[in-house]
This record gives sequence, structure tokens and C-alpha cells, in this order.
Amino acid sequence: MSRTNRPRRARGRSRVGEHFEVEVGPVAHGGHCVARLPEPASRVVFVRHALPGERVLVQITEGTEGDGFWRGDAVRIDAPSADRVAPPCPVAGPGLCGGCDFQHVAVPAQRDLKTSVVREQLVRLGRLPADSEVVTGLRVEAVPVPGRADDGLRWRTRQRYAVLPDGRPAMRAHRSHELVPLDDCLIAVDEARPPVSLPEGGAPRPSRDPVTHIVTAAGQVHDFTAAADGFWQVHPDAPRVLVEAVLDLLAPRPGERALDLYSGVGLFARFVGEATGARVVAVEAERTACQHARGNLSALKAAVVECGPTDRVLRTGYDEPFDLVVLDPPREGAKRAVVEQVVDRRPRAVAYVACDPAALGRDVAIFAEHDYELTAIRAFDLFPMTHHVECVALLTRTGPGAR
Ligand SMILES: C[S@@+](CC[C@H](N)C(=O)[O-])C[C@H]1O[C@@H](n2cnc3c(N)ncnc32)[C@H](O)[C@@H]1O
Repeated sequence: MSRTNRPRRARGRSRVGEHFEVEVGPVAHGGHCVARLPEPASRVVFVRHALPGERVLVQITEGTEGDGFWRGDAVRIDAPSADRVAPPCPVAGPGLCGGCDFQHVAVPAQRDLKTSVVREQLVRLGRLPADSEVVTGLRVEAVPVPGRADDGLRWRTRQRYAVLPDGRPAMRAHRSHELVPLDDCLIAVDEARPPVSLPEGGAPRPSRDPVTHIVTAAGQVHDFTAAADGFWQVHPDAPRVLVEAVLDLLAPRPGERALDLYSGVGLFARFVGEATGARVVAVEAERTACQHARGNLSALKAAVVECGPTDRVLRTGYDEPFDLVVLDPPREGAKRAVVEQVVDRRPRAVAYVACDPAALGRDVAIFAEHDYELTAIRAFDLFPMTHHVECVALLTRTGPGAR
């Protein structure tokens, strides 16, 4: 959820529970659409469970007299969009499980919504011209789970459940502590489906024992050890898709030195280092992930794993030039301090892997201040049924000395 979409402070009389008939406007970042309430309420409302162009009855779920905008759920659809479908999940909908935003949307149309959101963030925050090829050419790509139909289901390899007092598994409602019991989670793979009952206090924490992931990408096969509860891409095909996108965009050349920032257990460092045969420095803050990265990268003679926050590691060392950078930060993005440390190393190309298009847009604008231009971007539907989308952006140096 972007910070700008959060109501600042409850002021004045609550309007929660009131109903309004509205025409639904465009999709916005965060899994909802924008609508304007009729007079006299006349307010922007972010509506969940709706689609652009629909006429719906909105029930206000958050909002007071003094708030600049409110939130609401579409609780009755008077004029449905052609893209509306019956949600496959019985606990998707107003007041129910908050995990999925787009169960009511046909899968190809979910990608159209995400395409609009990524484009909007690149224009609004990334300050790219709306008619630039990099914006107009963007399409969120399908990534069906290997061996499955492209139905947007059964892709989450890990899922955490809450537990009701009677032991039934549950998920939280949207922006709420309310628990919604469920028998199944349709986006979870079989191994991540809810158990019949759970001990009080929730699911036992996953073991910290290492697990091995085998990744076949770009004609190579590498295995990666990671903690069972540590970071690993959650969609089964994400490692391959993202590695191939990064390699395709960076086009690494033999001898090029590379930085893999926010490296986790070394996924990108392994493949990029293999392609360059040269120095690769992986930077990761989480200690266990660093230990695994050292093992995973041990076959690369010139690989180094540096454990610490990226900002501090780059502020205090590794100030030599690097040709290539992979950036794969958490949701909040790399932010100014890291972006400026990256451009200081004068890489010819940066592959930015981003799970929040708003953070990506903001950072693209910072790169542009330093003569790094967004020259290509791909976006992947690695989180179907939710509003989330993964992008891989290529930033290349345009100023003097660019190669
Ligand atoms: C989106 S994950 C990417 C991991 C890896 N690139 C992969 O695909 O497997 C982000 C990683 O950044 C790490 N991280 C979070 N904050 C960090 C920071 N300030 N500096 C370095 N690493 C950080 C997390 O522990 C996590 O491993």
C-alpha cells in the first residue's frame, strides 16, 4: 500500500457503513479502483471488489468527515464489467479473506489492470512520458505454473495461516484483525494448503533447516540452499523467469564486474557470475542468507558475499567501478541513498527487480537525475489473483562515457 493512499488521521464523524451508488473509475495501485462519490459526500473513494466502468453500490469501510478520501467495498454490482467472473474462492469478497484482490476478475484482465498500474507509476512517479515506447510497450506477462492451466491458482509455495480458538485455520480480512476461517486457500500449492486444524497460537514456525532449490535457467542448472523460513521466490517458476529476464536485459559480457544487491542466497549472483567469469559481490543483510549465499556461490572463484545493509556496505567499501548491478530490494525499494551509491560506481547497466511499481517509479526518477535512463522493462504476473506484480527494469547510463 503506498503511503499516499493511507488516511492520515481519523477526524470528524465516521462515515463507515454508509452506502453510495457510484460509477467506478480507473484501477489504482493497491488492488482497488478509484471512484468519486456523488454530492453532497463528494469524495474520492478507493473501492475494492470493483472493476473500471462498473456501476456499483459502495459500502464505506474507512473514512471520516475530515478525511480527504475514503475506502469502500463494492457490495452490489448494478452494471458489471465484461471482465467480471464469479470468484473461484468461496472466501473472496467484501469482509472476507483479505489475501486476494482480484478473484472477481478474469485472469487476462487482471494482467491488464496490473499493466495500467505499472504504466501509471512509471509516468506519475518515474516521470516518463506517457507516450514513450518503454511505457506503451509494457504488458504484464503470464507465468503459468509449469504443468497447470493458466487459471491463476495453486502458485503460492508458502502460506501462513492464523488459527481460530477451535483450531480451524484462518486468514485475516483486508486491513483488519478479523479472522476468516477457511478450508482451503486456492492460490496455495498442495504442500502449502491449510491443515485441517492447527495448534493454538498459529501454525508452528517453519523449520530453520536448509532446503535445496534447483533452478534451471538460461541453459544452466544450479542448486541453492536456503533456510526453509528464509527468503526464496514464492512462485515456483519465478527464479527461472527472473534470472532469464535479468540476463537478457543486462547481457553480461565476459570479464564484467558485478554487484548483486539484496542478494538473498545468491540467485542472481550465481547466474551473472557464471556468465561473466569475473568478480561478483553479493550484498545481503540477513545473516543466515549470507551463510547460504557463501555456499551457493563457492563454485565462483571471484565471488564475495558481504553481510550487512546495502546502504552501509556501499558507504563504507566496494567503491571501485562495477559494470553491472542487480538490485532486488524488499517492497520499499532501494531509495535515494542506495541508488546514488549505485550510480557512483558508474555501471553500464542496472537490472532492478521490483515487487512494488510505486517504489520502482520513485527510484527510476532518482536514477534519471544521474543520467541513468529506463531503457527496457518487463513485468510478470507472479502473484495472480492479488494486485502484486514483479517488474525487471533495465537502467542504462546515457551520459558521457556510456558504453
Ligand atoms: C526481494 S528479496 C531478494 C532476494 C534474492 N535476490 C532472490 O531473488 O532470491 C530481498 C532481500 O533483501 C534482503 N534485505 C532486506 N533489507 C536489506 C538491506 N537493507 N540490505 C541488504 N539486504 C536486505 C532480504 O533479507 C532479502 O533476502
